[in-house]
Amino acid sequence: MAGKITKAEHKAPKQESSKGELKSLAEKIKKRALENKETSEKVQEIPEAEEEEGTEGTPTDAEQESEGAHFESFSELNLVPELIEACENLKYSKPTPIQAEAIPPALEGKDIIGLAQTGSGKTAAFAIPILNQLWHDQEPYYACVLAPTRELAQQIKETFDSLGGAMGVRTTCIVGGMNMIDQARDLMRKPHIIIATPGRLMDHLENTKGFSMRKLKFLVMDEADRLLDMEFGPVLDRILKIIPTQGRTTYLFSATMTSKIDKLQRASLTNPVKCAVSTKYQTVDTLIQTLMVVPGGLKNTFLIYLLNEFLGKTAIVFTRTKANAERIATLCNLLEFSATALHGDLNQNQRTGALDLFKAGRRSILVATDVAARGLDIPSVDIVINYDIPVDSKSYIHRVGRTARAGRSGKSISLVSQYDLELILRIEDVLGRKLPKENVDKGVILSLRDTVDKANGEVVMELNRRNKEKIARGKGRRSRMHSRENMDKEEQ
Ligand SMILES: Nc1ncnc2c1ncn2[C@@H]1O[C@H](COP(=O)(O)OP(=O)(O)OP(=O)(O)O)[C@@H](O)[C@H]1O
Repeated sequence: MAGKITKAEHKAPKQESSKGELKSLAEKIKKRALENKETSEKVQEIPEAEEEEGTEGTPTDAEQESEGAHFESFSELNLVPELIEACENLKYSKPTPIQAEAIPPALEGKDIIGLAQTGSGKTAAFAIPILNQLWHDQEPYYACVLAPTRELAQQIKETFDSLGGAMGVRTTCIVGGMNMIDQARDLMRKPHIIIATPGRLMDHLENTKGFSMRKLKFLVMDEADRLLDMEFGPVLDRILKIIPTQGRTTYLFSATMTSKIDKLQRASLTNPVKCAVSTKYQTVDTLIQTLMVVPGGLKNTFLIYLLNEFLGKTAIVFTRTKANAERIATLCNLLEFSATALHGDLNQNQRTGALDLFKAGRRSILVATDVAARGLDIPSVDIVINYDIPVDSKSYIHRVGRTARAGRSGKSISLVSQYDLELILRIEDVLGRKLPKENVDKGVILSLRDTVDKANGEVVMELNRRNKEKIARGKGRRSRMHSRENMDKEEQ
C-alpha cells in the first residue's frame, strides 16, 4: 500500500492509486458538488470553529507614504544606453515607484534604504545603479548582493544578467548546497557581481585562496530585515568586518521594515537616503486576501476542496514545517493535483528541480516552507494558500506577495484553525483591517472528508517508511557533511 505513493517531484501528475475511490478525484469532486447542490439542506452541518471577533487593527509605526519622484521612461534617469536598451528589451516601459525613488539618489552615490511592496521591482531598483556605475569602472569583485535563500540569489543573478548582458557583465552565484571547488573556480574568473547567501560567502572568504572583497564598491542586502535576524546576524557581522566600509556604497531593500534595519544603518550605512514607497506591512491593492475558518481535523479536506475550486490555476501552498510540505505535496499528487515540494530538507538539485517544474508549469502547485516566502518572482502564481498560518506577521506579507506581482491580480487564502486565531488577529492588526471570510460549500467538504483522510493516512505511512530508510542510509554520511552544511544557514 505505502509503496504506491511516489515522490512528488519525480512523478508525472497523473498517478495511479490502487484505491479506486482515489482515482479521478477532481472529476468526482465536481460531480459530488453538483449532487450536493440538490441536497444541500439535508447535509450534516460542519461544526463551526470557535470564532473570535477581531479588532480593526491599525498599522503600527506606519511610514508616511513618500511623494515619489515621477519618471515616464528610463531614458530620463541618465543611464548608460546599454541599460536603457536592456530595460526596453525586458518590457520595462517606465520605472516603478521604488525605482523612480531610489535610482536617482543611488546614481549620486548615496546609500539607500529601499522599502516597497512585494513585486514592485526592487531588484532592478538596486541592480540598475550598480550596473550603471560598473559601466564606468569595470572592476572585478565590484558588488556583492546578499540574499537569504539560494533560490532568491539565483533569481537576482538572472536579473543582473538580463540587465547587464549587453554590457558584458560577469556574475556568479555563490550559495550553499553547491560544489565549493566549482564556485572557487568561478570566483577566480573575477566576476563583477557576486550574488550570495551569507554562510557560503563567508566560507569562501575564509577558505578560497585569492578571493577577497577588499575592493568591494557596493554591498546590497536584499530582504535586509531577514538577513539581520538572529539566524543570519552572526555570519553577517563576520562578513561586514572583512569587507571595507570606506568607499563602499550600501543598499538595504525589503518589503517589510524592522528596527533591525535601523541597527544596521548605525553599523555600516553612511547618511542613507530612505526611499519608502509603501507603509509598513503594506500589501498591493491588486491582491485579494481572505481566510477560511477550519474546524478541527478538517484542514487537509479544506485544502483539497480549495485546490479543486481553483483547478487549472497555479498555487503556492505554504506550510510551517518541512515535514508538512512533503506530506501535503505527496497528498496532492496522490489525489491527482500536480504538486511539488520545496523545503530545506531537499538537496539543492531537488530544490532547483522542484522550482523549475513549477516555473515551467509542469506542476501547478508548489508546496513550500518559508524558504519560498521571500523574493521569488513567478508571474504565473494565481493563488497563495496559507495551509499553516505563519507565526511571524512579516512572513505573511512576503508569502502572500508571491502573487499579484508587477501590477497583476492575485488571491491569498489563509486556513485558520482554532489554534491560529491569535496569529491571524496579529496579522490583521498589522494589515490594519480584517480579512473577509471565504464562502465554502460545506456539502462538498463533507463528501470529501473520508477520501482525503484515507489518502492522508497512506501518505503518512509512506513518509514514515521513507524517513526510516533515510535515517538508516544517512548514519555514516552525516558527520562528514555536517560542518560545511552548518554554514548554510538558509537551509534551516
Ligand atoms: N519598470 C518595470 N516595469 C515592468 N515590470 C518591472 C519593472 N521593474 C521590474 N519589473 C518586474 O516586476 C517583477 C517583480 O520585481 P521584483 O522581483 O524585483 O520585485 P520585488 O519588489 O523585489 O519583490 P519582493 O519584495 O517580493 O522581493 C519582476 O518580474 C520584474 O521583471
